[in-house]
Amino acid sequence: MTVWSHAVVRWRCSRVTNLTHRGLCYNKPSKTDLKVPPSPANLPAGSPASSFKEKGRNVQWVFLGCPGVGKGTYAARLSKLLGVPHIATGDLVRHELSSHGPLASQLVDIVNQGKLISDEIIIDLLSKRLEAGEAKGEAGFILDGFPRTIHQAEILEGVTDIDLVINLKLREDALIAKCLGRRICSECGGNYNVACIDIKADDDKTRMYMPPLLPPSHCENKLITRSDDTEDVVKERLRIYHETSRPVEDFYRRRGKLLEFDLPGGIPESWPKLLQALNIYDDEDKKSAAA
Ligand SMILES: Nc1ncnc2c1ncn2[C@@H]1O[C@H](COP(=O)(O)OP(=O)(O)O)[C@@H](O)[C@H]1O
Repeated sequence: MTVWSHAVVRWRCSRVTNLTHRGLCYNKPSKTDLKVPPSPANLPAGSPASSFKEKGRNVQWVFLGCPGVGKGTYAARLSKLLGVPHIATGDLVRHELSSHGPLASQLVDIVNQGKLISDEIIIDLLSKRLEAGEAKGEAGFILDGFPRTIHQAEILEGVTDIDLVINLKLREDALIAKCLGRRICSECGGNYNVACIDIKADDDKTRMYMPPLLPPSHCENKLITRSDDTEDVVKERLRIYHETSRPVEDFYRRRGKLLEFDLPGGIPESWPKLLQALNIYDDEDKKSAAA
């Protein structure tokens, strides 16, 4: 069993014996447990991303943020740039639902109501995904949508080190508009957004402009909407986020690992600014800008 499944087993035992998992001792993976991949050359010393070089392993980052803020969009881009897997627990849940896995009937109503899946089930799904990745030689990760409760954050802290937690932030009216405009290609799984968000500046907020992220022509007539992207469910997910996941931000703030990032606009404006905040440069952007 890998360190993840050890953690899940121990956590299950603690649930049975009513021990808080704080009282549990976890086998923290020694650094030799983590594969030492070639580090990306474009990470200047001193950047949060370069911290892993000293630790001799790939980055282990977390993306936090409200529903629809764009965790998946930016985590996927950074995953490609840094050569680490992007692991989104929401995608693991949707895969369980679409593949009619053993848990699907138990999960479908929870997801459609915008509620959180139990810590135990989500840790199980994540543990299986990480074990599968380890078997394929994956090293490092960018977690998207996990942890989402203090329990989850403590379990994660008990089994491995998290180098950096990026907390994406966006004003709530823009979040709701983004969720309602979100579309997914039913064939390739591509994420798009048909909303054109243009919120004029008011006394304490600058103008927020996010153009639509439209699909290529071959996806146009295959777009679907997530069942949990209706206005009522989005508002419930936001309520749950503030109630249950906001404390996770404080959990990492207290540990000096939280990087808060307010999205200034759409991807073209936000991506370079996020890289700047991470002190990373993207060769591809330089080449495309120079072209
Ligand atoms: N870490 C988690 N803990 C509990 N439930 C989760 C977790 N991650 C995802 N889920 C479930 O999957 C659904 C979709 O997650 P996600 O795609 O991350 O949505 P969001 O856009 O709200 O962040 C959530 O509403 C929740 O039901």
